[in-house]
Amino acid sequence: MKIFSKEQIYEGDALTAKKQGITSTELMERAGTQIFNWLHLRMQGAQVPIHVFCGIGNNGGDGLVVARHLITHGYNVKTYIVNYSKTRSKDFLINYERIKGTTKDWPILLNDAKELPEIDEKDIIVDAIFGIGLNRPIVTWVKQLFNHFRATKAFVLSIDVPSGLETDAVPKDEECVVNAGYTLSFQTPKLVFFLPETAKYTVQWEVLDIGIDPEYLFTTPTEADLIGKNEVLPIYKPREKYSHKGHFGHALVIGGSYGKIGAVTLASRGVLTIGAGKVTAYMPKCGYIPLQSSFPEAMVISDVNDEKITKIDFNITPDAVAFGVGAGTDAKTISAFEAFLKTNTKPLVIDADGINILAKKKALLKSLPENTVLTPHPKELEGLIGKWTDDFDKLKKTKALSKKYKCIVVIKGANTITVYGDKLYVNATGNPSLATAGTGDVLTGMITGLIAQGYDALAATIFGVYLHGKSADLLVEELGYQSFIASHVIEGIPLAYLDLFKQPEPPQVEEAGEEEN
Ligand SMILES: NC(=O)C1=CN([C@@H]2O[C@H](COP(=O)(O)OP(=O)(O)OC[C@H]3O[C@@H](n4cnc5c(N)ncnc54)[C@H](O)[C@@H]3O)[C@@H](O)[C@H]2O)[C@@H](O)CC1
Ligand SMILES: Nc1ncnc2c1ncn2[C@@H]1O[C@H](COP(=O)(O)OP(=O)(O)O)[C@@H](O)[C@H]1O
Ligand SMILES: [K+]
Repeated sequence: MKIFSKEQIYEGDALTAKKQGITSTELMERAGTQIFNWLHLRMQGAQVPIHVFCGIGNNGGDGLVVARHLITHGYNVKTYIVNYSKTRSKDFLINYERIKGTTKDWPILLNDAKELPEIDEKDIIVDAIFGIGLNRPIVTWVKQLFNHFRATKAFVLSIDVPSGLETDAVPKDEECVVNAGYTLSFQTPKLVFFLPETAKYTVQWEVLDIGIDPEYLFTTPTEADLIGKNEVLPIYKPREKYSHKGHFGHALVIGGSYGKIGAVTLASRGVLTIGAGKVTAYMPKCGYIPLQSSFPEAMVISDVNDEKITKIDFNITPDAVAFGVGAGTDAKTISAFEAFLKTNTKPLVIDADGINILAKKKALLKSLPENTVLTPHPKELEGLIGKWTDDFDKLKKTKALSKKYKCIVVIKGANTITVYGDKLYVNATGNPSLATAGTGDVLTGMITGLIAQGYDALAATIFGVYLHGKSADLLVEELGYQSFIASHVIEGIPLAYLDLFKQPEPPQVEEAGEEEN
């Protein structure tokens, strides 16, 4: 799913009105009606008090449409105008007149913090105060209104975005943003729903289709894409009947040091379980027996040294190489990696200490083959790009790194974002069960195993990150968040693959004449 910018949303709205021969007022009616339908379906006429807070722009206009439909359907509604500015949008005014023509309970004008209405914990707040048009700090009394919302503990349904949240900046003051329980966003999710510093403003979100021109949606390139099943299905390569292991590539995993042999084991298991034909682990001698006995499917080449990698020397021709998991940053390991980079021409995935080495010796970044995949967690990323001021600055700096060295950077976390040049691929799978040691090592193996099978590096990264998260999503239902460990990610890979082709279950329809009496 594409993630459009606010400029693109305005453009799409205007183009849609023009192409479909409708007014912006009609488009607002569609948008507000969608929100109403969503609420109506869930509330089925329940008389829970609903407080609809409307701003004075088009987000407020949407709120007025929702309030009008709620009133005409007999709901228990109070409508407020949050009068933070004297300016009013045209469609707000049209809908203001319409609601006044519908009910004797005209909207209540709120002008300052003395007028904060009483709201019970069991009531519902509809937040239509600011949408994507927010472009300057909000006045103090509106911040007090938002704090009032929080204090009531009532459920908040935000329209389009939680009010006060800009689409392209991290809020300077958390209290100036509404904390939404649910956000119904028009046509596209917003990038701020996925960044660690801004995702917290809405517990859940959903996109409502308001009929924006399909051609515009299809043909407009976006800075960011949300990666779910529909996006990865076209990447998947089916297997031919007469294929053999030679068709699925040979991956080499270089890493490990005394006490960190498990990292290489996990990555190597990731390589084969994602479907590569063969895997060889290159590790210090101390890893030979543990790996051979715990994972017999792998082949092992040992370093001359017992405890660390000192010389990367192998007589195989891998199709993809992973470097770094558990490797440490000993001077000899760094020299070995440096020497390896001078001659290596194979696709490369670098993780963990491999990234720490690059951070120490930035000159090495120039020796990476084009489209090398770097998979840093936030601390490792900081070593590469320096400190960032906020999540948007982090993305800017990561894009610069990706462009400068023509590499793919995977910013790991709750919503892993793969950065390639100026493009962002936001992963939709995964959950906090993955916050446990070794899951990153498995991911490294999965991406390397996909590249070895012939997926290009970007496709392998996007697909690998998706399957990694999906594995955890499927298994967490059985294992729970706390007891999930890195080996479980590997066990869930088959389920994640099978899930790609699962059809959604048809809705249960009660057959006529089978009612119980
Ligand atoms: N454009 C369209 O045709 C559609 C727009 N829709 C709604 O329109 C919203 C955007 O509407 P608007 O562009 O009117 O903007 P908003 O309703 O988000 O903002 C209201 C107005 O307040 C002003 N403003 C911004 N920050 C302020 C601040 N801190 N203090 C005081 N005033 C401030 C802005 O200049 C803007 O005109 C979307 O989020 C969506 O909810 C929907 O109705 C769908 C169709
Ligand atoms: N809260 C979370 N939600 C979703 N995914 C997470 C979460 N926390 C961590 N992860 C994922 O788990 C993996 C952790 O990788 P990393 O920090 O490198 O671990 P390790 O070095 O121990 O292998 C990454 O893929 C990351 O995206
Ligand atoms: K809003």
